Amino acid sequence: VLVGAACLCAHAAAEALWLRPRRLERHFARQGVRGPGYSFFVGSSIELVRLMLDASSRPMAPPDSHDVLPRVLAFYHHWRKLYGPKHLIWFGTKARLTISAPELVREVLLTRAEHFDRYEAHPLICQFEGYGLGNLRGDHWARHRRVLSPAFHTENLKPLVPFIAATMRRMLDELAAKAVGNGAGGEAEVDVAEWFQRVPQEVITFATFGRRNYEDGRVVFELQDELAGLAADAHSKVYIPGYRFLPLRRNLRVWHLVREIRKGLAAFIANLPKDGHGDEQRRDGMRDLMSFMTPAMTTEEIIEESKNFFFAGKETLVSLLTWATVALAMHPEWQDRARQEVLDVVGRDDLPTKDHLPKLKTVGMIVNETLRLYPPAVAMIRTANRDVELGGCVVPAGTELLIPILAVHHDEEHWGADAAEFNPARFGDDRRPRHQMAFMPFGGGERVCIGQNLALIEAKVALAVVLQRFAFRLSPAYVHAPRVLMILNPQYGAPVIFRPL
Ligand code: HEM
Repeated sequence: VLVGAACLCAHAAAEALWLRPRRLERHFARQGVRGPGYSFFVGSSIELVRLMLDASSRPMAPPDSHDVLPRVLAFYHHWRKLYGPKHLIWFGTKARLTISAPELVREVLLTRAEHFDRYEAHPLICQFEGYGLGNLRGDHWARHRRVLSPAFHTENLKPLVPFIAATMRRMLDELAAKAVGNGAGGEAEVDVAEWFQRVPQEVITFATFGRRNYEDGRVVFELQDELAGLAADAHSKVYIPGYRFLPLRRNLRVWHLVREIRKGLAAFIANLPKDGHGDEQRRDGMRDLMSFMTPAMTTEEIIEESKNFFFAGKETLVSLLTWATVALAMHPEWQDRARQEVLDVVGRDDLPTKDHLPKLKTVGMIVNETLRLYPPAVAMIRTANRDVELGGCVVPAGTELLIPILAVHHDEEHWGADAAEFNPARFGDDRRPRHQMAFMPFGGGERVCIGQNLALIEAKVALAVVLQRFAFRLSPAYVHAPRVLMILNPQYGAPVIFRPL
């Protein structure tokens, strides 16, 4: 019996670690799809990590270039040159097919989306992100999406505009005081990648829990902030199965944070007023997320959704605001043009209102161009849930598909010879990308980002208020080095010098 069991185990291991990957490799090769070869157990991960580390060891050259693909997705850039845009990569024993042709992306996300599931993230990442919308599937996902969608309609979000503007004004008052305190010349330097954290943190807390509960919510989210750092750290290291269960100092801290966040949110939800919750928002014409979730979800589900919003809506927005500020500091002509528009539409002293937003066209174009060149989410992953034909190639069930958003956004075929230039004019009124799916910073199809309206409102208001009150340029200490650590961020921070106007 023992010999029999040992033989079965050995066969299963050989099948998983060698025979199946080799079969798949041959299957794709017969269809003309190649890539870095499969190596026992590690796939192409070691070469991938080497390419990424090598790229991130050098800053951008030239230093103000927006041609960031070779640095940010170094492995994709390298293997695309060798094997073409559709190639096969091995993440351990998992086969990942890269697809970047917009018509194929369209099939995967929109027209044949039922054949492709959203990728299942690593358990530590799920624990941190929360088992909310982003990590749910099937009927469970559909029910939550139905409950939450109305909360993210532009009409429900517009009352947030004065809150965002007032948050920005407070931050800018502090910045102005710092500039004055610095004496002659009156300038202040801040790392905007840190400084902007406060905007989405305050906005999401407010949008989720409402005005009265803001302080309690913030305490919980500060704990999650620390967990984010630990999760990003784990994400950047080689995954060792079972490691997260070992009682090591780092893991103990993670467990403590997870427990505290859960406890805090549970107590907080239990203490919400049973009636009248969200009244203050309703007076402004807005309902907070809690008032949508409470009647339709269990406490456990609400906790997971709250964690998910905080993750999905914070780092992405900080990334967008950071890169937009860096781009405007690099291109003072666009900074001046956008400022002039803000002064014409909003004036010098007033704060932007919901009625101003559609008129801030240049600011909107700058936001889009930033999302094109520096998409906070640089890639999406799907898994084929059955054998499926895609672009003349049979993709076996279980194969993962990597959609490199950043590469599509930088492709000269869709954006012309100046694809690597910062040119917001390409998003002018009468201009569109050559293909609908050539611009997809928020994904597409039924799993398109639920928070995109909120993100665009936040970004426009925040940038408008900064432009209205400050001129800014890059600090001499700034090193242009975009890299991805879950989200696209500046490797050495983004120090910017602000001068009050
Ligand atoms: C610039 C800001 C943002 C960017 C670039 C962004 C990007 C994305 C992308 C690309 C996806 C699709 C992922 C996939 O299909 O695999 C997504 C999904 C999602 N986003 Fe965002 N996002 C942003 C802001 C926000 C905000 C502010 C929130 C909420 C507060 C949010 C909540 C979500 C959620 C819950 C999902 C999952 C939706 C689902 O699967 O039904 N995002 N986001």
